[in-house]
Amino acid sequence: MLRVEGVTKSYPGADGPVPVLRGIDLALDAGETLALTGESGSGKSTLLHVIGGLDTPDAGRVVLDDVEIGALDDHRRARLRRERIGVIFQQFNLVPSLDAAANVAFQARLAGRCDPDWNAELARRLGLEAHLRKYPEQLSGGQQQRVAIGRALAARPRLVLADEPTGNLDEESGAAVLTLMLELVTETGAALLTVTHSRALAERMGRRVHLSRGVVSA
Ligand SMILES: Nc1ncnc2c1ncn2[C@@H]1O[C@H](COP(=O)(O)OP(=O)(O)OP(=O)(O)O)[C@@H](O)[C@H]1O
Repeated sequence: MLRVEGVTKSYPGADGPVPVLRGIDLALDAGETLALTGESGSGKSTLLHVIGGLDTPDAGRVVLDDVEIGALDDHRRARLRRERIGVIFQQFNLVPSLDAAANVAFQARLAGRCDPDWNAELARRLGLEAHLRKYPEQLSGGQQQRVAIGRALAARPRLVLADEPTGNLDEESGAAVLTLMLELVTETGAALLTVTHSRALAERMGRRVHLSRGVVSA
C-alpha cells in the first residue's frame, strides 16, 4: 500500500549539503502498524513529512496505492493528502479558531467526506463528547491529542502518520490514547506509521524500524 524507494534528502549546511536521509526503502501494507525509532536528529520527522507529501525528497519515490506522490502537481498532491493521509503532529496543530467538533470534522470536510455519524462516533469513543464546543486553548493536552486523532481519522484515511502521538501525555493517558488509536486504525483498515522515542509505544506496534545515519534497519 505504501512504498518508499531510495528516498534521499539533504539540508543546506555551512559546509555544503548535509545528508539526512541516505536512501530509505520501506514498505507498509494496509492494516500494518509500524514504529519508526532513532536518536534525536536522525531524520524521523523529515521522513514522515516526505511520506506525507509535506516535503519533497531530493531523489527516490513515495508511492501510495500505486500513486507516486512526488509526481503529482501541488493541487493533486494536496487532494491526495486530504483524502488518503491523516497526520497527527507532535504539537497537534489544531485550528485555534475552530471548536473541537469543527476541528475533528476539518479535514474530512475539506476532502468532501464528512460523515456526521462517524464524527459523532469518533467523539464518543475518544471521550470528547463533553468538550466538543470548546476551543483548543480550553482543552487539556490529552484532550487536544484526542481531537487531533479524531481529525486524522475522520476522513477514513488509508495511511495515518503520527509524530510522537503520546509525547505530551503522562504514561497512563498515553497508553490509553494509544489503545484507542490502534483500535480505530485497525477498524478502518488504515496503515499506521508512528515516530516515537517511547519503547512502550514502539512495542505495541506490529513492526519496528530504526533510523540511524540516514538509513533504516529492521
Ligand atoms: N528545514 C530544515 N533545514 C535545515 N535542517 C533541517 C531542517 N529540518 C530538519 N533539519 C535537520 O535535519 C536533521 C533531522 O531532523 P528531524 O527533525 O528529521 O530529526 P528527528 O529524528 O525527527 O529528531 P527528533 O527526534 O529530535 O524530533 C536534524 O539535524 C535537523 O537539524
